[in-house]
Amino acid sequence: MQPVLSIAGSDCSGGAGIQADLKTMCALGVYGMTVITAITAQNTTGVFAVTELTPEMVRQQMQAIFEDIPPAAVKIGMVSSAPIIRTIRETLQAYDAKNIVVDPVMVAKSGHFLLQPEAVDELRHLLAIADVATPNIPEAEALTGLTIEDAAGMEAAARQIAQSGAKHVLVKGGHRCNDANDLLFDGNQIMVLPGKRIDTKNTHGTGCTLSSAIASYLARGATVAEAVSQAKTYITAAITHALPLGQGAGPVGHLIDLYQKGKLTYN
Ligand SMILES: Nc1ncnc2c1ncn2[C@@H]1O[C@H](COP(=O)(O)OP(=O)(O)O)[C@@H](O)[C@H]1O
Ligand SMILES: Cc1ncc(COP(=O)(O)O)c(N)n1
Repeated sequence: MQPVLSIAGSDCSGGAGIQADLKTMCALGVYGMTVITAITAQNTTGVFAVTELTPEMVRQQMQAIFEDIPPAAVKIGMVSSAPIIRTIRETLQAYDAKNIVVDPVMVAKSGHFLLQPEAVDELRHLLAIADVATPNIPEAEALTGLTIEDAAGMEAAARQIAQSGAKHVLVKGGHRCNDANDLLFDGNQIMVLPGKRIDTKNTHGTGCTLSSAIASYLARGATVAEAVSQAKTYITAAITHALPLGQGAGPVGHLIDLYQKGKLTYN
């Protein structure tokens, strides 16, 4: 079983962050490990408090993992401050980490800022070592200064983010209202991952689930194009089976039983 690491924040309500990542990894048959960057008090209606861990504690968690069980892929999610982001980048580089997926989480679905505004520059440096970067439309706009209104805007942003060094850029279309097409740029070509918009308010954790699915498929040996396309299939099924839990945006479903019963396959 391939080990996969999630470096992210804890969502106590279980829909996003570390908790979504572990559920995804479990469903996709890889061995999940975690480095917690921050603890949030949140639920389906909002984020109420955030306490960061120290950069030193983040470094020590990473060291404990890389010295013992080097991950086949690493996914990075919420990393709220510049010193923590710098520590993560330096430690990933020191251990020559493979298959790095960076989800540049900035704002929760509920509107709460999860990234300090002064940390955006440091996040750009982290994106430079990513094998795959997965910004949503507002994040791609914040990273590039562009306004994205259509597929051409998504492509322009993907090209600009790739210039900073990310080998592949997936601009996610979940924030567009007509479809849910995502766009992958590999530094050379554009690939569209078609998606039909599913009419649901229960989309808490979509980005976390997608990026950890990409990392899981990479760890299982897929190419980036294969991993992104398999992860798109997974997130679409997870949104289709989203759970009407809580009073706000409920969490996506994780389909573990369907995989175990063989009703869904891993690729
Ligand atoms: N209502 C929806 N119907 C179908 N796919 C969706 C929907 N909302 C999001 N997605 C898909 O979920 C994935 C995560 O996208 P998005 O929600 O934009 O990310 P984030 O959680 O970072 O904001 C993408 O593949 C996107 O196309
Ligand atoms: C700890 C943590 N990480 C990431 C998200 C973003 O997820 P979403 O965009 O679905 O709110 C979140 N709400 N909490």
